[in-house]
Amino acid sequence: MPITYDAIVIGAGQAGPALTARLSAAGKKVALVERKLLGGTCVNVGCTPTKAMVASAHTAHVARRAGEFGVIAAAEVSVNLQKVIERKNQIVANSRAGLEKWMAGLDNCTVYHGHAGFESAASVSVGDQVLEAKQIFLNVGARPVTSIDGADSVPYLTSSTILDLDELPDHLVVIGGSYIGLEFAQMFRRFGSEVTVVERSARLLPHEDEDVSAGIREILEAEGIQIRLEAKCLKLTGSAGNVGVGLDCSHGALEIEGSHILLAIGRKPNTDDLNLAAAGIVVDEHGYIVTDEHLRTNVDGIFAMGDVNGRGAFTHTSWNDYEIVADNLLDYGTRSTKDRFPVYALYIDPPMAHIGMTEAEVRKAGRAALIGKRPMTRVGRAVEKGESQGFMKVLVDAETRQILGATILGVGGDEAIHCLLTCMYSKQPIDLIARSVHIHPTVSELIPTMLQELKPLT
Ligand SMILES: Cc1cc2nc3c(=O)[nH]c(=O)nc-3n(C[C@H](O)[C@H](O)[C@H](O)COP(=O)(O)OP(=O)(O)OC[C@H]3O[C@@H](n4cnc5c(N)ncnc54)[C@H](O)[C@@H]3O)c2cc1C
Ligand SMILES: NC(=O)c1ccc[n+]([C@@H]2O[C@H](COP(=O)([O-])OP(=O)(O)OC[C@H]3O[C@@H](n4cnc5c(N)ncnc54)[C@H](O)[C@@H]3O)[C@@H](O)[C@H]2O)c1
Repeated sequence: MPITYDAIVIGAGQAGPALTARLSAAGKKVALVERKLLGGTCVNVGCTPTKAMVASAHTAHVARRAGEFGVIAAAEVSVNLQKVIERKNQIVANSRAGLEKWMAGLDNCTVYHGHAGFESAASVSVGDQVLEAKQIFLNVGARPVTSIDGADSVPYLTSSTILDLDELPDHLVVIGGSYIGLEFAQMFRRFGSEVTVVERSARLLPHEDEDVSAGIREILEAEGIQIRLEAKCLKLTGSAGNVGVGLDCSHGALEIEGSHILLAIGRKPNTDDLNLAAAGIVVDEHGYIVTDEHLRTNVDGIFAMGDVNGRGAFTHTSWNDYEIVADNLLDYGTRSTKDRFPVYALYIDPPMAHIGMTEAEVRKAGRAALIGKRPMTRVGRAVEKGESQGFMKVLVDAETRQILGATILGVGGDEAIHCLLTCMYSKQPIDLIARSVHIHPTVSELIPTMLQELKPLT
């Protein structure tokens, strides 16, 4: 006999638990189904563990530079990877425990631990139980892509398995020069590994502006990271402890040898094992569930939130998806994905934060625009901290004087960019920031100065 609920939430990532709590508070009987760990990617194998380990890597880097600041460090700096991982595990465990306690305390909510698959548009099976509901919310996330020549016989790491290494790689070969690859590349270089990044595009982070890619390359190469671009026809070779990567299509092509390989070549949605056909849910050519701007799928009563709908691959976009669904269903509001624009940060050190359009996108759109750019060497706070790599850049609509996009590659950029972000959301002209007094000495205080020196984008 099926067990009947008002709502079933599949996947306990960023959106699922929060929506479960809202539904429960609204008096609904809810089932939350999770096949692995509450908290999903971000809490267990994504943002939280990586940013905890980035903090360890930053500490090692600062300790190595101690002499530059007049501080005498007694011995050569080295990293105890096991301690780094223990610290990371503790932070992750605390975060997950908080979530588990929250879900366990909800009224009318049952948490099922198991894999859910559709039986029909109104029912799912979990093990040998069948649950039915008029509303079903999918928050099943994504997983690493591992399809590359040789991956069936050569050992490799993913963004999940690298988090639990018990010894430092002698030479880590990172395949993919984007968000995941670059954060791990710098982290392991700072832990003490030799690191090579292999990217098939002509530059790192191919979706960012060319000056951003170049700035990031400079930062990474200055720390001794080797970078190989335009690496086509990759093939993994070798065996555990002695792995290689063939780099181009011609016979006898160059190889890179290393002790470990990290595959960071993208992620794919967890939709292939949901039996979506039984519910008639439509996916696109990459397997992402197709939704409208209110996150409704083509099937009445079924919604998809987070990475699985292909409308963002970030914790904040998944959380915003939850807010949109809750607003429309429970508060009778009108929030939609149309209200948001791209915002994200890459957590190398210094970080790169971006909002809105890139310079290349503004140029392509043919908009009359103004541009402002300032190197971090002309940001007093960055110089005083001894962290003056990078730059800040803003694109402004020439007519409305509203911000079209901005990037800060530099110390504190992930925080400082939020004043530009708020100005964009409030659709205010940049004069609002340009004329407001900022606190000295901060990275943010140079944003008004940059805005006062805009030039036409030619
Ligand atoms: C290494 C790494 C670092 C990252 N760093 C950042 C960062 O700094 N900032 C940022 O914004 N984003 C970051 N991200 C991305 C971020 O983690 C995700 O965008 C975020 O977790 C949103 O995920 P989600 O809510 O869509 O689902 P997820 O968190 O992926 O959760 C989906 C859950 O569904 C479960 N599930 C799947 N299928 C089923 C099924 N059939 N039945 C039951 N359960 C199922 C899974 O087990 C999982 O727990 C990072 C990702 C990675 C991999
Ligand atoms: N700081 C953050 O917010 C953060 C951090 C990590 C991950 N994430 C999320 O995770 C998602 C996935 O990240 P990702 O870096 O794995 O994927 P990605 O899709 O951003 O980048 C994959 C990279 O691998 C390259 N590539 C693909 N196939 C290749 C091949 N065969 N050989 C060589 N290079 C190849 C691509 O050109 C690309 O540069 C991101 O889109 C992001 O949303 C976010």
